[in-house]
Amino acid sequence: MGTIDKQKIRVPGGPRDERKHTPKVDRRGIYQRAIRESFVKLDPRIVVKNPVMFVVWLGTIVTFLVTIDPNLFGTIAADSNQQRLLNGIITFILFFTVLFANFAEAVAEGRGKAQADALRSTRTDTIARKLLPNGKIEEINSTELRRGDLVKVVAGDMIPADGEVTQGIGSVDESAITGESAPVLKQPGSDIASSVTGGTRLLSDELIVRITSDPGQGFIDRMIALVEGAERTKTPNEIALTVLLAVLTQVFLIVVATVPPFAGYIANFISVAFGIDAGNSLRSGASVAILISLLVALIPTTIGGLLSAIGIAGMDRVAQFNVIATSGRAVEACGDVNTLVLDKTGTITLGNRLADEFIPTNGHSMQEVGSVCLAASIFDETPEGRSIVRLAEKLGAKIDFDTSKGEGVEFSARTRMSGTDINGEEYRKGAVEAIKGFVRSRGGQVPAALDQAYERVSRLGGTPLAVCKGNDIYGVIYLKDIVKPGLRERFDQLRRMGVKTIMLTGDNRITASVIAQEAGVDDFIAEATPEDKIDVIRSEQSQGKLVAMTGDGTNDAPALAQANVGLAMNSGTQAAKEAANMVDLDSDPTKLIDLVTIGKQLLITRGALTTFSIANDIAKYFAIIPTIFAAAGIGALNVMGLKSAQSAIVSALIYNALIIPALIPLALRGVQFRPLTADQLLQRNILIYGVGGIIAPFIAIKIIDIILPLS
Ligand SMILES: Nc1ncnc2c1ncn2[C@@H]1O[C@H](COP(=O)(O)OP(=O)(O)OP(=O)(O)O)[C@@H](O)[C@H]1O
Ligand SMILES: [K+]
Ligand SMILES: [Mg+2]
Repeated sequence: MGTIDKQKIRVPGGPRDERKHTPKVDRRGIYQRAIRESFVKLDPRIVVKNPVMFVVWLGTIVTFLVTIDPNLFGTIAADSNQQRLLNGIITFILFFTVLFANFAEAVAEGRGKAQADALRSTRTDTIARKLLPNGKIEEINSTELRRGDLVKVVAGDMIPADGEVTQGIGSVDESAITGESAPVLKQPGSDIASSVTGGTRLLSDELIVRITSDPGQGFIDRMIALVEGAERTKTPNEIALTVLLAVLTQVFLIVVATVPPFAGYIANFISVAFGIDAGNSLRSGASVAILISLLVALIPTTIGGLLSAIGIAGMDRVAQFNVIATSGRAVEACGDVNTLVLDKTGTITLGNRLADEFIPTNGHSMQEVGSVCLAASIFDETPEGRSIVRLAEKLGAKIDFDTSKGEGVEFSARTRMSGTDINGEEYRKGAVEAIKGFVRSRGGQVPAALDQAYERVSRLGGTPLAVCKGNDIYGVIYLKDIVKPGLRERFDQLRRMGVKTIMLTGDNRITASVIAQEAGVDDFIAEATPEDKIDVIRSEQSQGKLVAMTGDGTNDAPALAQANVGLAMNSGTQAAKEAANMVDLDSDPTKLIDLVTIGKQLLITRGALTTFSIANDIAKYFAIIPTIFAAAGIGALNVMGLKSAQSAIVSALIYNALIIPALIPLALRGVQFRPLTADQLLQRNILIYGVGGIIAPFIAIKIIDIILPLS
């Protein structure tokens, strides 16, 4: 199981424990780098990926041209120096709009880049001691290692590449990847403790490691690519939103293109009806630079500028929780999850199930039961098995045979039993149903007292194990397990968000229902076989649900791959880690609950800022358009009392540019999150960000208009 202390549980709603990040990142460095990156990202080949910003960028070029030659697109009536100045101001603001959007993305990428650099520094080439078939050692560069090679690693060495320990036992400092300073014991055999990662350091003893990855494809290489965002492609949701924003941009392009003829029509109407010549001011109001400004003010630049930053920040927040997501899509999928499948032992309970009591049945004495328990567990290396041995020895149990002649029967989740074969005797312990079956198959009887003991243990939420010698049941072992504190509140939160939780366990129905009740999960499946895991996921998915699950074993790999969100434990097997789309470096299965929250927050932040952005654009439309017509003499239309059409437009543009950096912190941090259902959240968001988005521009534009020295 996990090498990390399972007792380390965060309290929901309480302050988050400060997670140690692998590499320490320096804030000032991130900003300096982001400023540089903002200019690099002005490259049209990069800007073109963001249609909204590309329009602004093209607009900047055109306004720059009319700054040089205001009469480029035909003579305009106004004083050309004054026009040049105005065009110059507009060019300047538009340029900064693009720059601010680039900055938002660059800041979001910053921490990942800094982390990647720090990780790269751990990946320096080392000398590997390759074991040759003749038993000799050849010293080669770690980059020359290939999958399948055997290497010897001695204390103080860097592990040269990812692999499995085949011989030896030693402690490894994995802080380079997990940030956890406590060394981890590595030894061959067990799935979990045998995998080592290139770039970590062996602290003691010697290991023989079979290399499992080719150069450049190790865990750290993959981590670098991920945190750096090199593999970041737009998620399907982001693509859909980008298309929507592009369509909106086109709509506004048409709206703006129709302004000059429309304005001309009004001008004619006014001069005919009132005898006022409004033509000049309207035509200057509709100069190319003004039209571009109007367009930029109206298209959804706010969300266009912040969209990718929001996505990157989501991945980054996951990384801050010490979870590596293979894609932005995986993080988003967390936000859409409807069903959470959790296993009981170690996820919902603390998982260090310890033997607490032996309950004799069938008229056997405590002494006898203790001896049979001991005999049945002598080869059992599981924590449960070892705790049974400890309790039996404490009770003075002894075994009267030579253990070297015995043979262990290993526990498997399928048989749900384990034991020892010796001197023609079969000692077994396991799930009560499994032992009943075993005893019957050997022609034995099941005593009625067994069910009483079994029910008593189960009602306490413990795991009962029946023990037998051949066809004679001796009694029940009470394995005590404790529900992790604070889980009930977290499941309540999930329920309020519309997420259903299902507990899966190999344990019996009574124990399962007691723990399910205590932890507050919505549903449970008892006596589950490994196949049941994947079946539960499939059946939920067939109802159109998105499912998340955690796992660490090789037999979890298919289910991890089948789930929409599969979170593998770093302490788990390579197969599990490869099948999953997320890996938790702390190996804490309850983190899945945090991931769902982070995913939801990402989706909500994007929704909220999209609402805000579009509401802003609509408000700007109603703030600016009337002033343009008011310039034509219809003063009543200038309800906001702005100084002039030009001042109105420049004010709107300034607001439009500044709102991007102003919202960067919100985009990165995420909007305030409450556990509510999708519908409630939508209503709340429309209220706050929609109404707020309508009001904010009116106030801000009015203030800027007052400050601006434009007439
Ligand atoms: N070392 C062991 N020897 C014999 N029987 C065991 C041992 N460990 C567990 N069992 C029995 O096998 C059952 C199934 O174990 P399994 O690991 O599949 O599920 P679990 O640990 O109870 O639940 P979960 O799936 O939540 O981890 C257990 O409920 C217990 O009755
Ligand atoms: K805009
Ligand atoms: Mg288990």
